[in-house]
Amino acid sequence: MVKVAIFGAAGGIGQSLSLLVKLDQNVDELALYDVVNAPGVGQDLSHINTKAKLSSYLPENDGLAKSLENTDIVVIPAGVPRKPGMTRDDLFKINASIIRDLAEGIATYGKKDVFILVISNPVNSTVPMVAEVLKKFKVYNPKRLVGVTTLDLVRSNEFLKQMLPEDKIDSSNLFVPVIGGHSGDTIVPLFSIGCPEYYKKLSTEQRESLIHRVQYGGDEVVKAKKGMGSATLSMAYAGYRLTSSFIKTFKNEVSKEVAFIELNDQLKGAKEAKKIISEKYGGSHIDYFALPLILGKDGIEEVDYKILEQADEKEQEMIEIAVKQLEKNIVKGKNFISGIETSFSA
Ligand SMILES: NC(=O)c1ccc[n+]([C@@H]2O[C@H](COP(=O)([O-])OP(=O)(O)OC[C@H]3O[C@@H](n4cnc5c(N)ncnc54)[C@H](O)[C@@H]3O)[C@@H](O)[C@H]2O)c1
Ligand SMILES: O=C(O)C[C@H](O)C(=O)O
Repeated sequence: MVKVAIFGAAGGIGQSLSLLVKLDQNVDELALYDVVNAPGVGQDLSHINTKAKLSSYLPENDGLAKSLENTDIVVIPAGVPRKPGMTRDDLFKINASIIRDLAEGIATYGKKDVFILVISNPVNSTVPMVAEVLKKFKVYNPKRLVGVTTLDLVRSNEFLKQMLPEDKIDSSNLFVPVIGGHSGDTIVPLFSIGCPEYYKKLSTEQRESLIHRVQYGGDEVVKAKKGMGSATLSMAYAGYRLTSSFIKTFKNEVSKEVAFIELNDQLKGAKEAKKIISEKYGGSHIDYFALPLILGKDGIEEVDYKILEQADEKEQEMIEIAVKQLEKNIVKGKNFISGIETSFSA
C-alpha cells in the first residue's frame, strides 16, 4: 500500500502533479488537500480509471489530519508563486507561515516515517523551516525530508540539448547534477561532470549563457506568464519524477536523484560534504545543500560528497558564490521557526 498526499493540490503545480500521481500504477491512494477547490479537483480525477483511490479535503472537519492518515509521502506545492520583478525570497513573507502550519500538521498528525517533499519557495528557506518544526516536535528524520530542486536538472538537460541541436541529444537520458540551492546564483549545474563530452564542445560564451539560463530559467517562465504565476507544468513533471523515485522505494527500488537536504551526520557522506563546503568553499555554517543522493527504502541512503571536489575550476567558483547566499537563506528559515511559538499542541 502506498498513499501519497498533495498539499496545495488545487493550484497550478498541484493539479498537474495530482494527475501524474493518479496515473502511477504503484500508488494505491491519493489524498488532495488545499484551502480551496480540493473536492472539485478530486472529483474530476476520481473518474480516471487507474488504481489510486481518491480523497480530497479542505481545512474544515479536520481535513489536514484526515489527509495525513496512513500517508507515506507528502508533497507540498502550497503557497504563492512569483510575479515579474519578484525574487523567490520575496515569497517568504506569505509562504513561511503556510509552510510552518503545514509542517506542524505533519508533525502532529503524520506517520513518524512519512517522506516529505517540499516544492514551495523559497526552497532554500522552507526546507530548514520544516526541519526545525519537526525537530521541535521531536519527530524529525533527516533521511525523509527533501527540498525539490529537480526542475533545475530537467532544465539543464533540456537547455543543453537545445544548445547543441546537431548532436540530437536525448535530453531525457541526461543526468546533469545541479547542486547548491534553488534560486539564482545558488543553483550550480555541474555540466563538466554530467555530460563532459558535450560540455567540451561549448565555447566559453556558450557555457556562460547555458549556466545563466539554468540559474534564471524560472524567470523566463515568470516573465512569459506576465503575472499569471511561475512554472507549473514543467514543475509538475519534475516534482513527479522525484515523487516517483520515492514511490519506488516501497518496491525496494533504489534511485539516484538530487535534492536539497540537511547535511545531518546521520546521512552517510553528509559529514564529509559539510567539511568540504566549510574548508574548500568557506561555508562553515552551511548545513543544507542540494547534492546527488541515493534513495532507498529508508529514504536518503547516501550523499555524493565527492562531486564537490570533482567540479571544474569555474564550477568551484560558482559553489563558493552559492555558499554565501545560501547561508543567509538557511538562517532566515531557521530563525522564523525559533522566533515563533507553535500553534498545535505536541
Ligand atoms: N521547487 C521548485 O522548483 C518550484 C517550481 C515552481 C514553483 N514553485 C513554488 O511552488 C509554489 C506553488 O506554485 P503554484 O504555481 O502551484 O501556485 P498556485 O497559486 O497555482 O497554487 C498554490 C496552491 O496552494 C494553495 N494553498 C495556499 N495556502 C495553503 C495552505 N495553507 N494549505 C494548503 N494549500 C494552500 C492555494 O490555494 C493554491 O491552490 C510556489 O511557492 C512556487 O514558487 C517551486
Ligand atoms: O521561478 C520560480 O519562482 C518558480 C520555480 O522556482 C522555478 O524555478 O521555476
